[in-house]
Amino acid sequence: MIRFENVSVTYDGAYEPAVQDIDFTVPEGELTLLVGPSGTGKSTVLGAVSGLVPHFTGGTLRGRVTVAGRDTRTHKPRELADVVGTVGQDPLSHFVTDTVEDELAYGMESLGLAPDVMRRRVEETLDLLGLNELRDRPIATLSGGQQQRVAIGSVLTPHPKVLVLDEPTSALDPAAAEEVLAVLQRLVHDLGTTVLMAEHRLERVVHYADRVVLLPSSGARPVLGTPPEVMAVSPVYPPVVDLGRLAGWSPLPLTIRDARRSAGELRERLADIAPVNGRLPHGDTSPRKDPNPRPEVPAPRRFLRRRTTRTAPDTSTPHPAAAVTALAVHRDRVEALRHVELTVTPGETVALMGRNGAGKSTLLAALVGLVEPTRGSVRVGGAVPHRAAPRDLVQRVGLVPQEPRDLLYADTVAAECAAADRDAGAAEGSCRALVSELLPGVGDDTHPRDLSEGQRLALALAVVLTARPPLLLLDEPTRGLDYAAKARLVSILRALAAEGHAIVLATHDVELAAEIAHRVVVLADGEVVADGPTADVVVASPSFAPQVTKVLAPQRWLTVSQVREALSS
Ligand SMILES: Nc1ncnc2c1ncn2[C@@H]1O[C@H](COP(=O)(O)OP(=O)(O)OP(=O)(O)O)[C@@H](O)[C@H]1O
Ligand SMILES: Nc1ncnc2c1ncn2[C@@H]1O[C@H](COP(=O)(O)OP(=O)(O)OP(=O)(O)O)[C@@H](O)[C@H]1O
Repeated sequence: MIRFENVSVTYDGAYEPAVQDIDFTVPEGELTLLVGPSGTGKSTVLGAVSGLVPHFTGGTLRGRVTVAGRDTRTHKPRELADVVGTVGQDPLSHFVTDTVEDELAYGMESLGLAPDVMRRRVEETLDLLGLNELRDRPIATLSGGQQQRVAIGSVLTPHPKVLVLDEPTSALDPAAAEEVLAVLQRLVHDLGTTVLMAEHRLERVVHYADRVVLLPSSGARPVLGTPPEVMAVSPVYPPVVDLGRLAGWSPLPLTIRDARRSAGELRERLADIAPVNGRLPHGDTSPRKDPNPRPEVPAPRRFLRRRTTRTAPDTSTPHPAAAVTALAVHRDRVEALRHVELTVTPGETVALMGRNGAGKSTLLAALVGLVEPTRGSVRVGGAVPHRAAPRDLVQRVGLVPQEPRDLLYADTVAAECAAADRDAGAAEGSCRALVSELLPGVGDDTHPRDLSEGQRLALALAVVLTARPPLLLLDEPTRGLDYAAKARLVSILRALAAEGHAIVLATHDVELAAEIAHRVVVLADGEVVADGPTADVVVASPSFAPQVTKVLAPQRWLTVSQVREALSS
């Protein structure tokens, strides 16, 4: 259905091709996963299928890409629209209409489908993706995950034969991601739809794939195979594979179920050194052995125990890094937050979790003064963010927004970094060094617009980290980042926390939360419904438990690095 014949793409002004020697076929009715480190050309390959590369991006495509027999170099994206549906990494830039319902209908209207067919499919898709309540909402007022669901819905309604999806679950909460992937699998199995999908969070997707195409490094020839074949050699792999490699399991497990079948012996080895209840991730000094483990509390009770399990504030400092009291925020007619209480102390890392639209970004926006409380109060280092002068506020708090583009203004990476150094009063080269530390290979002269998703996020993170604000806010800080870059980000954030910076991150990445957060706060419908040490909150939740926790339950391990450390000590 999709065929790449010896394809290379060189962007204008680039010295090297972004991808080369791409030669593979995606058969009809299969789900093929495209994986590889950040910036190795996954979006470029996807763009070549939908025709966006090179028609919209510029650059030179050599070789041949055909979709359902049509050459994408001689057919413009418009002429492929009846066959290919595309969801890009930035849905907002692709929306054409203003409201959810109109957007779902737009693709069908362009293809001239009958009104009754359009009506039926819009209703079906609203149900399928849980969008019914949002049907009349202006798209611009939706949360990031709600927008991503609309973007996916809008390409499903015309029933294309081929779906090309670039990180389609990156903004989705874990349950929504599973729902969307189940829908895609049904289309593949029942309708013979062909899906080519790039994704970094392999723990979510790898077991859905029929085949995997790995781009191991920039310009390298792709490696093709079944998921187990490719995972055995891939530089990017999910925690369950990491655990399997560590324990020497063969065949390597791809699912929790497979891993649990092999995990008996590992559980025995770990039994004597099982982490204590509520043990903090990496860097914690709490004792390893717990001679009297606390009896397991049934999940619902533990969930409600939030007020008693909270970390005690650091009373040695005059102000907490952030203090939120009885906060309510209304956005248009939506009550985005209500009765929110939150105190963050210096040196603490808090993960905000919760389903799409729960209010996480709104809470971060309130902490940085972008939205005003309707009721209640917000203090950051003693200041009231929405009333503070910008110059004063940047000394106290920095936000990496969900869309890193919103933070980047300059024409080149070098200029962006120079401005960040100047604004922060940091030594020349500080920001640039952080970019390279997070993600090697980002060119100085590249326009931020032309960076890959992960590269752009690395730049935005570096810009904010350069200022080293006492309170650091990160909204979904791992979109587009490969596992190695994520691990480097974790080290940087841990070092900042150890120096007393407070960090609040809104994330759906349960693996990241398990790795770094001292505390998890779960929001639902604008309210805090759980607040406690990471292990207590995530172990209790089937949605937020990381893979290692699920594999090694009832022991309370969170990450592969914890297990590795325990085995080597
Ligand atoms: N329009 C463009 N103009 C110039 N260079 C580009 C353009 N788009 C991408 N690139 C470069 O091509 C390389 C591959 O980018 P691409 O977005 O395909 O990577 P990716 O594997 O999808 O990355 P990520 O995992 O971060 O999304 C990167 O070095 C990027 O800077
Ligand atoms: N500008 C706005 N106008 C009206 N409603 C808004 C606006 N921005 C967000 N909302 C609504 O407020 C609620 C909370 O949105 P928010 O972006 O804080 O959620 P979130 O937890 O960050 O979601 P996600 O995980 O999808 O990013 C949602 O119902 C959203 O639709």
